[in-house]
Amino acid sequence: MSESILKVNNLVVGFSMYQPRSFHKTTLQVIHSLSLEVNKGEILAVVGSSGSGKSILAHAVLNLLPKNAVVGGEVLYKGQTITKKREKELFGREIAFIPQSIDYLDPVMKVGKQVEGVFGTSKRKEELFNQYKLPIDTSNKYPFQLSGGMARRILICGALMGNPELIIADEPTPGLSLDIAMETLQHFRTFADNGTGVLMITHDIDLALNVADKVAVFYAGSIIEIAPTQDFIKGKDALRHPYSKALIDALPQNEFVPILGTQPYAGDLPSGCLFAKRCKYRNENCVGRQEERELRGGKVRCINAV
Ligand SMILES: Nc1ncnc2c1ncn2[C@@H]1O[C@H](COP(=O)(O)OP(=O)(O)OP(=O)(O)O)[C@@H](O)[C@H]1O
Ligand code: NI
Repeated sequence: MSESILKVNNLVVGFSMYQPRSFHKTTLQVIHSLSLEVNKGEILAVVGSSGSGKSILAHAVLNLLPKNAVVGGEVLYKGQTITKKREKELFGREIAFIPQSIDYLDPVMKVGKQVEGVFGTSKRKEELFNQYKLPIDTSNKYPFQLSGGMARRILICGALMGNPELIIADEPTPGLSLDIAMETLQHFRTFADNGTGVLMITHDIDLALNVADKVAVFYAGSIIEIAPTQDFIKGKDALRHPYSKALIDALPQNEFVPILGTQPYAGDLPSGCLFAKRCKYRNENCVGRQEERELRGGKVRCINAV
């Protein structure tokens, strides 16, 4: 039995907001009873369309949600909830975060200092700069003096400064050249091979399949399938949910078939299957709520999946 490093149980996230032209507040629910697990030594890739809730998941785990967020469910790191006190000990040391936005860099602090942080050393920083092909004098620059790709590499170096046991990477590769993107993912693989757990959010399914052990597919705030990477490599017949199959068909090297229609808005979700409107296999079974169930070594939320 592999050892769990991160466990998310029935996570629910909503945002309390005023309705337009009204004094009434309502809650817009953007994550719906979401459960997943990252084990020691394992990379879980999270894929899914824009606005499906991937970053919200990362922010919920790291306690970074804004004040108007209403959160339910449970997040366990090594079997325990992360209290405010533990948060200080863990974040930036055992738990590393690579944010999606380069705006996380402090605009008025030289980047070398930001990479080293409180716990780092200049020796380790030089090692990482070397590996990520950043000239050493980058240290003395401010974020506005960097290209987007360099800023992204700075975020990666900062996160990998310590010896993290859990890495949460939210879209770590945009703006990077293909070799540096690949090297970054290989670097995550090396960490994982040494026991680190990695939650890697990405748009780039192709790249992710090179290193991930499992893939979770998000759709409109729910996980609709979790499957071993091998199933994604084998192709759509090995997958369980019609949306995952459609994602595979949409890859350039496959049939490049676009998925017609759009993901439903969080404030106007259908009561049954969230994907039904766009699904070519929909039938009368799809009107009811789709519970998550185990199927062929993975999990799926589709009553028709076999
Ligand atoms: N502070 C907020 N208040 C209200 N709604 C929010 C807030 N932050 C995010 N959302 C909504 O939550 C949903 C999920 O957003 P999230 O950023 O997690 O998407 P994502 O899957 O990371 O998308 P992308 O691939 O574009 O990064 C979106 O519909 C977004 O509009
Ligand atoms: Ni995001």
